[in-house]
Amino acid sequence: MYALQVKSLSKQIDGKQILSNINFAVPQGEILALVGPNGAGKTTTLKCIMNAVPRDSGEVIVFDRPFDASLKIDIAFVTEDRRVFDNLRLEDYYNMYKTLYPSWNDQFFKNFLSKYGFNLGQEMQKLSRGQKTLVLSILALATGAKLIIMDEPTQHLDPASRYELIHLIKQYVNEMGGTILLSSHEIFELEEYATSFAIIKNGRILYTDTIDDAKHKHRIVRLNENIRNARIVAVMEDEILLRTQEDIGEYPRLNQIIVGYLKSAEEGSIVSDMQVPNE
Ligand SMILES: Nc1ncnc2c1ncn2[C@@H]1O[C@H](COP(=O)(O)OP(=O)(O)OP(=O)(O)O)[C@@H](O)[C@H]1O
Repeated sequence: MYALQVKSLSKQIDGKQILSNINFAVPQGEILALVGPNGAGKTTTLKCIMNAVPRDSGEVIVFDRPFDASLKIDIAFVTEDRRVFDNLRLEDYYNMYKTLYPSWNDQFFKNFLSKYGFNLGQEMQKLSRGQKTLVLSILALATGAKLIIMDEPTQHLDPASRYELIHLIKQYVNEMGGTILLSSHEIFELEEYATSFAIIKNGRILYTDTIDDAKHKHRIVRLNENIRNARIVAVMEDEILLRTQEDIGEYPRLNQIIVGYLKSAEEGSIVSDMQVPNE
């Protein structure tokens, strides 16, 4: 079962096509990472899912139901701007979230406060950008919502906080059966915790899959290696990313797949069908 399905989502802003026919799905109990360069359309996609920005066309299906406001108690959203209300304290946020979300996990939240030395009297707007990111992410995880959407949750975090948040994200999925859609630029660390990914560039999805399946469908070979029955995705320095299940080369790492697809899009051929003849 899918927690979230995004179907044929398109969006124009000021006459410019920002998203074009976006399709991807997040299976329940998994973590899907939306990756892509600055301005690719990650934040706009997440906002369109939550209806924070109205979509021009397409569908958003959450737990088999078309998205509507009544589903908001099942979804927690950490926005990219980390905007907080002026003059509200952490306690006000705590009370607000606790009231809004029926599955609120009080123990989890209180543990976090004591571990990181936060107190409920702190004014949210006076927290640093990293602290806001951490607090808003923890508030989202404490909601117990079935689906959490996080825009760059590890951005601005120090290494220890980043490690801790990734641990808590994994715990939320593995132990509580939650589902997460997040956006990230951290393509080297995603393999640690994401299970699926979607690569977006210029408002288009270039490739989406589970990480395991994507690795099985691709190989990295050296420039001088023979290539058979394979489509070249991209040539990267002295390596080639191939789409093939032939027993050649090595399985790629996730970051190689991501860089390969972004590079191929840059060069104007999403996936080349060219076959390199055997030498
Ligand atoms: N309110 C807006 N008005 C005009 N253009 C916008 C608006 N919001 C987004 N855009 C444009 O839409 C495109 C996608 O932006 P978006 O913020 O979704 O990208 P992103 O992938 O999240 O980027 P980043 O990684 O830098 O956060 C950009 O070209 C951006 O300038």
